[in-house]
Formats: sequence, structure tokens, C-alpha cells
Amino acid sequence: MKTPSLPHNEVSRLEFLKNLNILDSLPEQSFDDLATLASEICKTPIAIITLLDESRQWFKSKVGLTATETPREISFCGHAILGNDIFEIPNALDDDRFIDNPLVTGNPNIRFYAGIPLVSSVNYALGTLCVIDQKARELSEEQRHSLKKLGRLVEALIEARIQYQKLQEMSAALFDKTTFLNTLLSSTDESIISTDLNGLITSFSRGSESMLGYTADEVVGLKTPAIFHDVKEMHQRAHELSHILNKPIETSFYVFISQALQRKSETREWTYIRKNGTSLPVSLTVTPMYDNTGELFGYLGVAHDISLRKQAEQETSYMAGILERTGELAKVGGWEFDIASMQIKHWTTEVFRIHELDPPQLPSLEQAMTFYPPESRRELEATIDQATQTGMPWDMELPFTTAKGKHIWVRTQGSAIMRDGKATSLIGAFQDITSQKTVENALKTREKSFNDIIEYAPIGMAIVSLEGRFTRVNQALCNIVGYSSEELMQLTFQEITFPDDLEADLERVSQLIEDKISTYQTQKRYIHKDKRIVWVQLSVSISRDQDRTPKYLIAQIEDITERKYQHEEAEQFAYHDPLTNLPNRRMLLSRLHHALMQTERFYRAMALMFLDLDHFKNINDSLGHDVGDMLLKEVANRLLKCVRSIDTVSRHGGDEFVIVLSEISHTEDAELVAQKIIASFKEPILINGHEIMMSTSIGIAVSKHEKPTKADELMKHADKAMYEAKGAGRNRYCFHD
Ligand SMILES: Nc1nc2c(ncn2[C@@H]2O[C@H](COP(=O)(O)OP(=O)(O)OP(=O)(O)O)[C@@H](O)[C@H]2O)c(=O)[nH]1
Repeated sequence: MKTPSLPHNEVSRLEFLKNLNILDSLPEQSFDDLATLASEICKTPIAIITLLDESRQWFKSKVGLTATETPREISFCGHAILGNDIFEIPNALDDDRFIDNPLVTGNPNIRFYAGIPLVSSVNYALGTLCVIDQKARELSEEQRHSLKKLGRLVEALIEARIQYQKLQEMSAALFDKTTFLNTLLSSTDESIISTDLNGLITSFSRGSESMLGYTADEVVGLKTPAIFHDVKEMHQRAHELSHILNKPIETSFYVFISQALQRKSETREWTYIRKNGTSLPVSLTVTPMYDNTGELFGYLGVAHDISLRKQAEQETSYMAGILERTGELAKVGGWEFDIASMQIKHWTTEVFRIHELDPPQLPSLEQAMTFYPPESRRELEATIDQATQTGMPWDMELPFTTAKGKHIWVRTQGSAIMRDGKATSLIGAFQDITSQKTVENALKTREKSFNDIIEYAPIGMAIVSLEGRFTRVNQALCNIVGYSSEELMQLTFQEITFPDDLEADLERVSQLIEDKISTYQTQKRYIHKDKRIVWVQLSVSISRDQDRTPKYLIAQIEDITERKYQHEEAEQFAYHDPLTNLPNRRMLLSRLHHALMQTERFYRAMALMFLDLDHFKNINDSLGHDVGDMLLKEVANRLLKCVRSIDTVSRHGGDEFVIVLSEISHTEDAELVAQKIIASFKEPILINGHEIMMSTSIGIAVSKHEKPTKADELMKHADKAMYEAKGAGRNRYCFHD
């Protein structure tokens, strides 16, 4: 027996056969009819439609046989499919290939076999239509011819099955696709509307319904432009298209499909009018739709709601407008620079105005830099480089020359916008600060003059905080108080003021701060660094801001120490007796007037004592004038010890002394003082080894508030009383009656 060899395309043949899904399928009438016909036409008891699987031949249809399959290696069909025509074995017992075949030697005892290969349209021999007899014989020519035709019919059945199968697959795919599309249509919020070529609406998606408020039933069948289009907008677009295409365009469906007609889809912003009358900005993409022959059959419009974006755009443009206007008002411009393209992206009107350039043509970076002088340009470029690398903001004031050649000053501020640690753009503000700069320069000049005035002033000057701390001092003041300016600025005026003068000074400062006085002048004492007293003439004023809040004190300090001492000396000279240093007649008269006034005011009494030394001339004559002088000094000391500090002991010249007891309660008080004086002379006075006994005669006059006496009267009274004392024997006192 010879096992049939395999066809050259066996692998793909088996694959094709498998995909036919025919193996082990149920019997089909059409196949069975053809098998029966073959059996009848060829007059054989057996007819089979076999299909050759990898290891078996399977019978799709069979007549006169109960088996459903047999092994491939013993099959006759395995040989038959290798040829193109009928494979005919008249007597298997005469053929070496089959003589010992189990199908020949055993059931079904094949003797005659004729099979026509069943070849698919893509040239795979799948099996055979064969007729079998248990006796040796041959087919007639007609039978062969018919068997071939029947074979073609079986092939057609198999081909129909293939086509059906393809159709099944396609319809399954179509179903999937339709399901997908329907799901997509109903799940998206986008509005999807299809129309035919004339704009008749053929579908209206769920998204369209919720976007526009109409149901599909209300809209499908309407012609575009339909109830939800803004006719004014369409009219405007028609007008634009007329210009573009240079021919009149009507306000019609055409405005939506002008591009689609040229096989392009077009996206454009439109306004939809909802059923409730409100409008909705949308971005509408219109796409032409073609059938499988490439024929245009309609249009698809997909629209999405851009109201949020529009609102954001409006807000942005509103904010940009506000920024632009506030920038103009504040004279501050804004700019933006894109780092990737190294291009200026935006300048506000104010930036153009400062440059004296006309918008909207933006200069390149290089051009923009030419407005700065070379040195400033280098500085600015370096700063921008640094900002780009580090994101560090900058704020610079630079000289600038406008497009029309005007020299101004500008302030440029900027910072980098960073994304993922990298600067993507720079934004900033730009300002003309020329007038500010002019004021600043004027202020600087003024400040310099002010500084110069302070620094080089011949008198001491200081700026002092309201608390008293020196915040600014000049050299003249340092010279006055002996401190360096650094040392002085660590001190307060309180610390260097002579304690006795501080209270009055602080009082005046308070009045200044409280705005009760605007300035004050005083003479006061500072304590020099070397601890000596320095007399100064001080003039203090206060600086206030616009709402009169006090800011600091301004002090002018003049050293008057020398003048002060000279004055004191002169005063001493004018009002004092140079020998005894006691007040002289002039001062006494002043004190007397004062005492009389107080007497009247306070309902008191006072006494005037007139003293003349007894026989003083003898001292001069016997011991000399100098001893006389020394004696007079000692007398002065003794007299001072007999009175209170409020009383005045004066020398009137020669050996005459006058005492004002400015406040007595009774006449007896004066008497007591007179007795004390007389007693004090009891002690001898020791001068140059001479023990001198001295006495004095005293005349006392009293003035009481109830009976006041004028000063000159009182002097006369006391003088008269003194003479009475002399007359009465000296070394005594007498009251004027
Ligand atoms: N040493 C000295 N003598 C003076 C000074 N001024 C006046 N005298 C003298 O004082 C004397 C005053 O004398 P009188 O008061 O007139 O007479 P007296 O000797 O004191 O006698 P009685 O007053 O009558 O007790 C005169 O001799 C003056 O020359 C002075 O400043 N120094």
C-alpha cells in the first residue's frame, strides 16, 4: 500500500480548511443532495464528499456508508487531491497502491474509486467528491463529465460558505462598530449633528440635546440653518466669505461647509442659541462624510461648549485691559519676554509710550537694548542672564534714550517664570522715573547742602531723636563737648546735660513735642568729656511731617562759656563791691525794692540796717590801708554769719555796710540780728599779727505792710538812726521811730 504524499501547500491548506469551520459540522441538505446525485449519476452504491484534515478524511456528506471518517494514510482521496482531474481506480486489486489497503481488503471492500478534487477559489485542494463501488468498473465519459460538474457545485457550496462566513464576520464587526459609535455618541457631551448634502439634519446626539435643550425628534428633519443657529453670525461669515472668495455668498448652509466642500474639515467658533433663548459659544468642526465609493453624502458637525474658555478669555482680556489702563494711569508699563525664542512677546501701551515707539511692532531684543547706553546695557544683559539662570528678580534704575532721542531715566523690574526649575519667560514692569529722578537729585543736592551746612557750621548742630539721642552731630558740637561724633551718637543730650539744667530743658522739649511752642532758646550747661562745665546758648526747633507728627529735634549749640564768665565778671563788677565781694549799693537797692514788694504782697515786714564802723579811720592811720582792707573783708564775713541766706549784706563804700532783712515777723527780729552783730564784734580781729578790736554803730528802719515805707525813705531813716547810735556813744543800735 502506498501512503498518499502531502500537497506542497499543506500547512496553509490545513489552516484554510480549519478556518472554514466545516470540519465536524452538521449534515447539510445541499451537500447531501449533491452526493446523492453523484451516486445516482455514476450508479455507484457509495458517494462521499470528503475533506482531508491533518490525519483523517472527514465526510461532510455520504451516501451508502455509515463511517464518518477514516485515517488519511489509507484514504484514496489523499491521492486524488494531488491531481487536477478525476482520480479513477477501476480495480483496486490491480493497483499496487491500494491492493493491500484495509478499505480494499476489508469493509467497505472498495474495488472502484473515482474522485474529483474540491479546490477552493484560492487554490487549496480541500477534499474530493468521490464515488465508490465494491466491484471493478469504469465511468462513462458522461458520468465523468457530470462528476466534474457536481464537483464544481460542491466547490460553489464551499465558496458560498466562505462568503457567508465573511459576511458573518463583517456584520459582527459592523455591529461592534455601531455599538461603539452609539456608545460614543450617547456618552460624549459634545454635540454631534449629521446632515445630508443639503443641510437636512439626519441625526442629533444626546450631547446635542443636553447642550441645546431640543430633543432629537424636534430637530432631525429640519434644514440648516436651523432653530439653534445665530443668523446674524452666519450673515457676518457670509460677508467674510464673499470677500475671501470674491463672489457673493448667501447666508445659507454653505457658510458651514465652505471648507468641507473642498474635502477639508473646518473648525470655527459659532454661537448656538439654546431652546431657552440663551446663547452658547461653541467650537464647531464640520467634516465631510464619504460613502465607500468615495461619494460625498453628508456632513458631520461636532461642537463643544467653549463658554468657560470664552469667559476666561473675557476675564483675561478684561484684566489685561485693567492692567493696561492702570499701567497708563500709574505710568507703569508691563512686558513679557520668551526665553526659548529669545523674543519680546508683549509690551503694554505704556512701554511703547516710554520708548516713543508706535505699537504694535515689537522690537527684537537687540533693538530694545540699543535704548540703553553701553555700560547700562552690559549691566542689564548680565542681570537678565543671571535671572534666567537663577530666577532671581531684579529692580534697576537706568539712563535711557528714547526713539526720538530724549534722555530719560527708567526703572526696569523683572523676574523669571520658572517651570520645572527652568526659566521659560521673563516678565516685568517698566517705568519712566525721570521726574522722580530729578526730584531725587534735587533732594540729594539739598541734602548735601544741608549736610554741608551742618558739617561746616561754625556753631554746634545736632539732629536729636525725640527721646534725646544724638543721631547726627557736626564737628563744632564735638569740639564743644569733647566727644567724637561716634561717641556722641551713643549718647543722649540728657546724659551730657548738667543735672541742675536738665529739668528745665526736658520741660521745653516736651512743650516742643506737644506743639505748644515751635522753638526755644536757653542757656544751659553741658558736662564736657573731661568733666568741666561748658556753658552753651541752645536753640532748639522741631521737625514735623505733613500731618504734624514730630520727627526729630534740631539743635544749634553755641559755646558761651567764655562770654558767660566775662559777663559774670562784669556783673560782679557792676553789682558787687570788689574788696569784700558783697553786693554793692546798686544791688542792694534792687534787693530792697524787691523786699518791699514782697512785704506788701505777703503782708509781712522787713528791716533795713545801716552800719558804720566805729573809728575805722584810726586803723588805716595806725596799721595801714591794707590792714584796713583786710579788716573790712573780715567784717563782711562776720556780718554774713549773722544773717539768713535770704537776707542781703552789702557794702556801701568806706566803712559803711547796709543789711536788708527781707522777711521779719516783728521789730524784735531785727533787734536780735543787731545784737548778734554787736556781739560778733566782741571777738578781736587778727590781722597780720595785730589783734584789732572793732565795733559798729547800727541804725535800723522797719517797713511793715500795714505802713509801707519807700526805699529811699527807709534808707534815710536807717541812716538817721545810725547817726543816733553814733551820737549815743557808738557800738550800739538805734531804731528809727
Ligand atoms: N582801708 C580803707 N580805708 C577806707 C576805705 N574807704 C574809706 N576808708 C577810710 O575810712 C575812714 C572812714 O572814717 P569815718 O567814718 O569818716 O570816721 P571814723 O574814723 O570811722 O569815725 P566815726 O565814723 O565817726 O566813728 C576814712 O579814713 C577813709 O579814708 C577803704 O576802702 N579802705
